[in-house]
Amino acid sequence: MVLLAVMGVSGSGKSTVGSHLATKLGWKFYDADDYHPTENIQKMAQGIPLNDQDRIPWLWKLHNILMREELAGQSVILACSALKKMYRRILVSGRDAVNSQSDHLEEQGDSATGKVLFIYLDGPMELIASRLEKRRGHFMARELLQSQFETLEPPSAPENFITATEETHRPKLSWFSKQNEQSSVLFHHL
Ligand SMILES: Nc1ncnc2c1ncn2[C@@H]1O[C@H](COP(=O)(O)OP(=O)(O)O)[C@@H](O)[C@H]1O
Ligand SMILES: O=C(O)[C@H](O)[C@@H](O)[C@H](O)[C@H](O)COP(=O)(O)O
Repeated sequence: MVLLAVMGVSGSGKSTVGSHLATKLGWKFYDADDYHPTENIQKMAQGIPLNDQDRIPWLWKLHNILMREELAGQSVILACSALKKMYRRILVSGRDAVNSQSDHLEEQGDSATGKVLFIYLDGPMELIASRLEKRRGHFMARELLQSQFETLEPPSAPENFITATEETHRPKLSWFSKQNEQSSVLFHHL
């Protein structure tokens, strides 16, 4: 059973890569965009970046979904921006991530952080902007890309993550947090 979160800025390819992987692996797929309250969607559509207050309840909801699937023994892929380290902590640990001292969870080591494997879709702003230019019928205002990059805290050790770097249109996996069976399977499909 694997809990996987495909993360990155708007337009980095989370929905595309996440749903592709889920189909290939036969796992359940969730798109975090579908769980934003209307107020968040309206803000983003107006070109107003979300703040922590907007995102935290949304991340709690997503954490609950991941935990429900974990209990059911179901492998899942979640496409979710998860831009800040704190947001990723919430996905992994729910309310504990907000309530406890920020360093406390890290001291707990892998038991908490290892629950969810993040695939970070990294790519240059120009490439992502050019894709958003072409994307139609999506609520996200394109001018928010700048603030998405400003908010982004790329994952770093001891977080449990893989980076897929897009220098070209072909994703390249550049770093494995854990060289194990799961990452080999993912590498094969990306
Ligand atoms: N690897 C890729 N190569 C080319 N285009 C891509 C790639 N990944 C995504 N796209 C296109 O870029 C746009 C944004 O992708 P999307 O999956 O919606 O990103 P996100 O979910 O991160 O916002 C879509 O129009 C999608 O078709
Ligand atoms: O945290 C956020 O600011 C949002 O979640 C944002 O990062 C996300 O990307 C939007 O939901 C837009 O949807 P797309 O990612 O599909 O553009």
